[in-house]
Amino acid sequence: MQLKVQPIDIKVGKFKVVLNNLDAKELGVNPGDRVRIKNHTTVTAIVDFTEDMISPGMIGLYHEVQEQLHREWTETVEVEPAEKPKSARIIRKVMDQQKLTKEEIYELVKDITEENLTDIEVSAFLTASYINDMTEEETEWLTRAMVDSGEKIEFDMHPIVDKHSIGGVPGNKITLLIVPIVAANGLLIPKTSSRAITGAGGTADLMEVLAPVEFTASQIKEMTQKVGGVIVWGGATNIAPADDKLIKVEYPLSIDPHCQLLASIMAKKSAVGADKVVIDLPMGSGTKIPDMATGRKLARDLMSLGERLGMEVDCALTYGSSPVGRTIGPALEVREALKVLESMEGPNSFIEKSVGLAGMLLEMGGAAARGQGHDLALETLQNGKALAKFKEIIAIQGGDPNVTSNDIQIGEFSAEVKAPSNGYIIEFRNKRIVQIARLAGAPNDKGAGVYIHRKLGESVKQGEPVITIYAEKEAKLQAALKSARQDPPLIVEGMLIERLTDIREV
Ligand SMILES: O=P(O)(O)OC[C@H]1O[C@H](OP(=O)(O)O)[C@H](O)[C@@H]1O
Ligand SMILES: Nc1ccnc(=O)[nH]1
Repeated sequence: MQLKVQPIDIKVGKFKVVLNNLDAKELGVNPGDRVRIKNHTTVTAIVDFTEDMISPGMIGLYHEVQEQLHREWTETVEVEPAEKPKSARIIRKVMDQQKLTKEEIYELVKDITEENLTDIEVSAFLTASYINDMTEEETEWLTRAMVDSGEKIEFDMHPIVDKHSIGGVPGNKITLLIVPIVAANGLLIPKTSSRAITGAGGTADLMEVLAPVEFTASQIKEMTQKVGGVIVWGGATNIAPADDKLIKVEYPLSIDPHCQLLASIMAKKSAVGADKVVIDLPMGSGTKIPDMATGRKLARDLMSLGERLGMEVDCALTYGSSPVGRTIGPALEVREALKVLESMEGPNSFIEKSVGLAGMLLEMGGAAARGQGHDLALETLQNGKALAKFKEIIAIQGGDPNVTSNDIQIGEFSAEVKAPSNGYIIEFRNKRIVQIARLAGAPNDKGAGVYIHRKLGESVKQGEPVITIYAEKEAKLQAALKSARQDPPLIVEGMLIERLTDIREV
């Protein structure tokens, strides 16, 4: 079918076109199907329908397709139905619990990387692999396919050390302390992080409060060689490019399938050439690891995958039943981290966890003797060397190295949630606190989040604040506050959890 081109100057991140319902019917395609668009070059694109945006006889070409065709809008193109990519069938195999071959996994990762799949198809893949986990072998191929589909960094100096958290505990801002501590002791740590996946602020979201986080692989290499470390967003690089495309679909689903978590983390570590890696596995109710047995199994999987990829991996099972420190949300977390770097002022849970993991890396990288890592890490924080190094990192990434904790802008709208009775905090719900922070606008609104006045086991008096919610927009604050009141993120001993009076609301 010949159709007249109507350019739509919007970038949608995929090869996509819009057809009028009538033409689509005649071509026999449905939304999400593919069409081949022929001109001097041929492009296969995902179809969308419209009744009125595009007239019959026309085809709307989004920016990516136009670029690929290099044509003027007045020209016509030949449009014909096309097969779905092979990966659609491969995803079906994952749903049917069939094992994938290495070639199939490489094909799938290629289609994810090249944006040949619809979000529905990617979401089906993630949901299916969440339910039917991949085997160890498949997970290794998934990881290797992710590494091979992007750029790799090769440093001349070794060892390269690295750190990653599997996420799942709110407020886990420890990377902001660990990277400068480790780099201040002469080790190279090219840290790539993702944005929030199941949380309200990933490390990339946090670092962005202080400096740009989008760099190429060669810039990461150069900056790391100059100052010893960086904290950048993995999704902006061409390192393991499929990773961020998967994370974008995981985020709204708030899921992180086991095989994907392994591949996502280990592909990023392998691609930056890491030799020695520490992985933080927060464990406890409301995290990604409900119990010790699951934690040990995941640790084994991470270590074994590391071994096959040529990396030494140590795992730290850490306490995750309640948040790390007292803040959740980018700006609040950055302020808390800067205060510790500036004056050691801050919650012990946060300092101890950071120092413990940094110590492991210092030992693995040979900067500290066995058993001495913790003390060296603590000393590096106390003597200001970590702060000085962090300023160098901020500066090299293009931020203001003179920034202090007092300069960090927190959302101007805030509200306290108060204790309804006297008592101890007997339950802390990680998932609720994340939902509230997200309703308040985090992680996209950097100033949004939650400050926790009372943590698990701490006592509170009736009327005292238990949390303060911060937001950049009044409406978001109200939405978060309403949610916090209806279903509290923490329970005070003896408190009435919910009063039920209307049978229709139960
Ligand atoms: O949103 P959830 O799933 O909690 O966790 C995701 C976070 O965990 C990892 O942290 P880091 O980069 O090792 O500090 C990721 O990079 C990301 O920042
Ligand atoms: N799936 C993931 C969990 C944590 N960090 C990542 O980068 N990826």
